[in-house]
Order: sequence, then structure tokens, then C-alpha cells
Amino acid sequence: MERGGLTEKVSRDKVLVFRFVDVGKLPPPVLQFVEVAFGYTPENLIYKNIDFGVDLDSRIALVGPNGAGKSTLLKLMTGELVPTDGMVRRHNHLRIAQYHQHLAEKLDMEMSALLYMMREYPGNEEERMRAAIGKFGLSGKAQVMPMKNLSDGQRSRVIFAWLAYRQPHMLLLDEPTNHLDIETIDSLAEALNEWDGGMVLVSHDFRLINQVAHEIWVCADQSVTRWEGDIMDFKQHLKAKAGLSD
Ligand SMILES: Nc1ncnc2c1ncn2[C@@H]1O[C@H](COP(=O)(O)OP(=O)(O)OP(=O)(O)O)[C@@H](O)[C@H]1O
Repeated sequence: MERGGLTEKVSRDKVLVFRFVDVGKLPPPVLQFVEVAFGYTPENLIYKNIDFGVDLDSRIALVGPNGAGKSTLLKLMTGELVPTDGMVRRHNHLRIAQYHQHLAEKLDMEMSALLYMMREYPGNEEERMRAAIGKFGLSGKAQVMPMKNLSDGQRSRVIFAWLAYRQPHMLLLDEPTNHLDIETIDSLAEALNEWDGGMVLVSHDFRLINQVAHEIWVCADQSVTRWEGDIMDFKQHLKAKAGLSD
């Protein structure tokens, strides 16, 4: 039918064009936790006395049991949550962007990705916005159709384009791969590896962690500790703990 011209050719989104704009350097310390304690209620602390620094060359994956406080730690980094005790110091010029699935709820489904970006970043020419969305592999018609007609994966790309346009120094990624296919995950990994900013990743996707993280931090028992090994060692450790072996 395609060859006979009866139906339009199905064109897949290009997947190899994820790209974050380089941001240059900020002198360290960029983000510092000093004796931080945090609990949603004072009698139930999720973190106690934590100290660490994150810089623009940090490539960290946070791991740990469900409910240990990984997402909470990201929120303490952005300032969405404030410590119960101690302090979080951020460089005055630090721009942090956080990716999480709930951002999809912010999208206006009746609008196209292009109009949405033009509304979010007023005063910019259409061409510029098209290019910004194009950097995340959404091209042509997909940019101008209502976002309700896009797939979840395509909407994730719009969110990435929206975040990247703010040119963050640091990206905090909370389960970024939920709606992405494997090719797109690889594009994301490639883009992160080519980018010069800092990254903190929360993901259950060990394959992505293996591709992009240089450090593994374990959130558990009210603290954050650095894992001395790579994510594959950590996976083995989890298996051994669960009494499983290869
Ligand atoms: N707004 C909130 N008010 C009260 N408690 C909360 C709130 N958000 C999270 N919690 C609780 O704080 C703890 C840590 O939650 P958090 O989402 O940070 O864990 P997580 O390690 O990211 O978990 P998961 O891997 O399941 O996403 C959990 O026990 C959770 O139920």
C-alpha cells in the first residue's frame, strides 16, 4: 500500500539526535550537603547527618531499596524540600533541571509540542523552537500535532527538550527510561556522555546506569554511602543478598 501510494510511509522518529547543550564550568563546590537530616515527619527521619558534594563532573547513580529516599534526595538537591537539620549549599549561578514522569502531567495535551515550547519560552522564533525540539529526535509532523496524539516516548522527548532549553548545569533524572525504547535509551546515554554538565540518576535500569554513571551511591539506613565497585558488582551483591546466584 505504501509503494502504491495508498498510504503514507510510516516514518520513525530519528533516535540518534538527543543532544544537550554544553554549559561550561562553575567552580566547585557546586552543590554541598552539610550534616543534613531530613524526615517528612520529625520522628521518622529518612536521612541523618549526611555530608557530600556534587560537582559538574559528577556522574552519580543513586540506588537502594524502594522507599529508601532516592527521590527525596533529588528533591533536597533542587530545593523542593528543605532539610530538617543541617544545610544544602548551592552555587549562586547553579541551574538544576529535574526530569521525572510527573512532568508529563504539565504538558497541555491539546497543544502541539511546538506551540507548547513557544508558550513556555515566549519571544523565540518558531525556527529556534523547532530546532530545540529536533535536538530530541521529534521532527516534522510530530512537532505540530496535538500532544495527545503522541506516544508516551515522544512526550518524554518533549519534556527533555523543555528541560534542555533551560541549559541546566546539572541534570537530576528520576526514572527517565520508563517510556523509552532501547534505541532511545541508548541515544539518551550517548547524549549524556557527550555533555559537560553534572548528572545524578535514579533508575532501575542497570544497563543505563552502566552506560553513564561513574559512581554508585547507595541510599539506605538513613545514609548515603559510596559503593566501591561498578553497577554489575552491585547487582551481584543484591543477588547474593537475596540468596540467588547465576
Ligand atoms: N510527600 C511525602 N510525605 C510523606 N512521606 C513521603 C512523601 N514522599 C515520600 N515519602 C516517604 O518517604 C520515603 C522515601 O521515599 P522516596 O520516594 O524518596 O523513596 P525512593 O527510594 O525514591 O523509592 P522508590 O525506589 O520506591 O521510588 C518512603 O517511605 C515514602 O513513602
